[in-house]
Amino acid sequence: MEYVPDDIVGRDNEIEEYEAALQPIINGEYPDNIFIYGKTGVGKTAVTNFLLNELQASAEHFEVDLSVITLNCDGLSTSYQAAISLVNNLREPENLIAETGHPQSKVYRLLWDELNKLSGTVLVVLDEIDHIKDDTFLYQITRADNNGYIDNIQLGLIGISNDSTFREQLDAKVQSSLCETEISFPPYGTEELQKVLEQRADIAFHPGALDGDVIPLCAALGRQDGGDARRAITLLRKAGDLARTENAEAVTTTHVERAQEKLEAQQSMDIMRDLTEHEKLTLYALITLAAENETPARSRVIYQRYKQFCELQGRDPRTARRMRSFLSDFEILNLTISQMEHRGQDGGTYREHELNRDIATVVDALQTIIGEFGAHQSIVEYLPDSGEQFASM
Ligand SMILES: Nc1ncnc2c1ncn2[C@@H]1O[C@H](COP(=O)(O)OP(=O)(O)OP(=O)(O)O)[C@@H](O)[C@H]1O
Repeated sequence: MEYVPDDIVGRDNEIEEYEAALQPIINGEYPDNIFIYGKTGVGKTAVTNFLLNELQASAEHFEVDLSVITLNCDGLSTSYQAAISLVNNLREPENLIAETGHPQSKVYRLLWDELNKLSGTVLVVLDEIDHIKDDTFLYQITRADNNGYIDNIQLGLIGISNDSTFREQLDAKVQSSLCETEISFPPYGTEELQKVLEQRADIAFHPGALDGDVIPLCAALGRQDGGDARRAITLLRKAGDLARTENAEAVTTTHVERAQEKLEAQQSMDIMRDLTEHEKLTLYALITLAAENETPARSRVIYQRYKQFCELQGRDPRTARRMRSFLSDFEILNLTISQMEHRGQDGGTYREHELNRDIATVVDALQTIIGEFGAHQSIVEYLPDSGEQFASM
């Protein structure tokens, strides 16, 4: 559970739009459905929670009958699971239904029964809504009133997503009803990140514990990394952790720089572990060349090595062209650096690639594929425990 700030800084426009969209509830009118979207860490959930608290306080003040039900859809990949989860969210803990084994029609009947037990305005908040991979649930719930399944309540939906393609993939009818009001949350700028960090620092650090340049640097790096407040907060916290382990008097920009390096290393580790098998094999081919001091290497050379690895294991290699596209993706992901070289007289060009991470880190991330395909002699020294548990190629 993430900390919910009492006060939201740097999101004034979004808050204004959001408040306007929620206003009908306080007027006793039928709520609009609201769709909130923006990249990760831009305050969608924090602002929503903050405004829902405000809304509940206003509802109490103006004696408006309002229930808010929040469902995080992480882990709910089907409509069936989402519907059951919502039913259970509405039921008492001793009355929950099993997560499997019901006919679909029964699940929706139970859902309408539960919703009809409520009165006034019911707001269902679906965070990470894009995790639900089919439309049925959203179709059913956005049509429930028109179809006469609910009669006692005014039902409003808030969907929150960080997947920019989610909305386009929805059935046209679902899209138009879910997205009656859309509010986009852009990435944070440096100034806004600075405000978020200052607010966090007031809570997490003693006065004077941060050198003056620390927050501006975290904000600038956070901006470069996509304007994600979560990441900027993590960077500040990690810099603090480093300073603390060293018993340093204050957190300095050097701590921030080192924390940033660690975060980047962790991030590229996660990226490498998530690559597909043939992407991993391409990277594996490149590290063996790097270990032999043969990099920067031409795509052609990397392809030869990659093909050799595939053939040794009786796998069909991807085409050279496909493998080159892996290499360009690696560059975008910052795992490699590539450069265009010019061939002497004929004026042709070719690309050369080299690693942008140290060999040991990549070997560590690729351990599974190395275990499966065998250890090439060039990288044996980089394997843990001198590679005893790895078969050689
Ligand atoms: N404007 C803000 N003021 C204070 N804290 C903020 C602000 N925006 C974000 N944060 C903090 O940054 C972190 C990430 O924010 P939040 O969870 O709202 O992002 P999100 O857009 O919902 O991201 P995701 O799509 O990954 O769920 C949280 O710890 C939140 O408290």
